Amino acid sequence: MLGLAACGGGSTDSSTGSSADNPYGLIKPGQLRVATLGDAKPYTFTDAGGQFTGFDVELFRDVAKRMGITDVVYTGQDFSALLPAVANGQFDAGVAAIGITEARRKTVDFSVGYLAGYLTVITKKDSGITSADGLAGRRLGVVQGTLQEAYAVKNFPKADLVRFPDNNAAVSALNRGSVDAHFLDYEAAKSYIAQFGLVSAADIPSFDAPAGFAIRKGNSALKAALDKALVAAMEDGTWKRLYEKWFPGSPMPQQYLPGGDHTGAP
Ligand SMILES: NC(=O)CC[C@H](NC[C@@]1(O)OC[C@@H](O)[C@@H](O)[C@@H]1O)C(=O)O
Repeated sequence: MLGLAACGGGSTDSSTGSSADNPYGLIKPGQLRVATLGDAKPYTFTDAGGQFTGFDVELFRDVAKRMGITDVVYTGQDFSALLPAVANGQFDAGVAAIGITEARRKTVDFSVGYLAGYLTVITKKDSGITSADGLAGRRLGVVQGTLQEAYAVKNFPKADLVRFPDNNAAVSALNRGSVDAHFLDYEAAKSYIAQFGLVSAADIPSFDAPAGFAIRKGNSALKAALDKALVAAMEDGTWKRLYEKWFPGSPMPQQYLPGGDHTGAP
C-alpha cells in the first residue's frame, strides 16, 4: 500500500506533499516513520529490550526533536529493501548508515552527510586472510544492496561473493565456515569482532560517500528541515557527544564538529 502523504487542510504541494498542517510532507502529519536495521550495531540496532538505538537512531531522534517531532517510529528492514521503501512512500526516511552516492540519488534524496568512515573485511583468526589480496579464491559475504557489494564486485573480482539479506546471516555463516570473510561497516565490524573473537583483514575508506538520511525524492521541505537540524546538532556539540558515546576511541572526522564544513555533501 502506498503510504501517500496525508492531505490535511489547505492546498497540498503535489511535488513535496507538504501543506500548511503537514509542512514536511509526512505520511502521517506529526509522525516520522523510519526504515532502519536491527543488526548494524552501533549505528542502528535493537537493544535487549527490543528498542531501536545506536548512533544513527539517536542522532535522528535529536534532529526530529529540533524539527518539533517526538513521535518517531522505527521499523527494521533488510538493507536492500530500505531505499525502495522510502522511494515509494512507505516510510518518510531511511536511517541506517546509508552512504550518499549518485546512483542512490536517482531513487531518493539525502540530507547532508553526517558520518564518513571505513568499509571493513572481517574474518576468522586462522583463515589466512590478512589483506584484501587474500580474498582471491575465497568466499566473501556481503549484504545485498550495500556499497560493500558494489565495491567487492568492482575491486575483488577473484573473490567468490555470497550475498546475504543482513549482517546477522552473514556473520553466522562466517562463524560456521560457510563463508571465509564478511564485508561490512567499520564500527559494526568492531562490534562483531568483539562478540565473536574475529579479526579485521582490511579497512577501506568510504569518505566520498558519507552516510545521510534518505528521504523521498522531491521532498525539499523535509530535506531543508533535516539539514538545518543536523547542522545545529553538529554546531552545538550534540554530534560530537553521540559520536564519543557510540564510537569511543574511533578517529573523529573533523567536518562534523563545531565550525566544521558541515554541508560538504558529495
Ligand atoms: N547499514 C549498512 O549495512 C550500510 C552499509 C554501507 N554503509 C557505508 C557508510 O555509509 O557507512 C558509514 C560511513 O562509514 C560511510 O562513509 C560509509 O559510506 C552502505 O551505505 O551501503
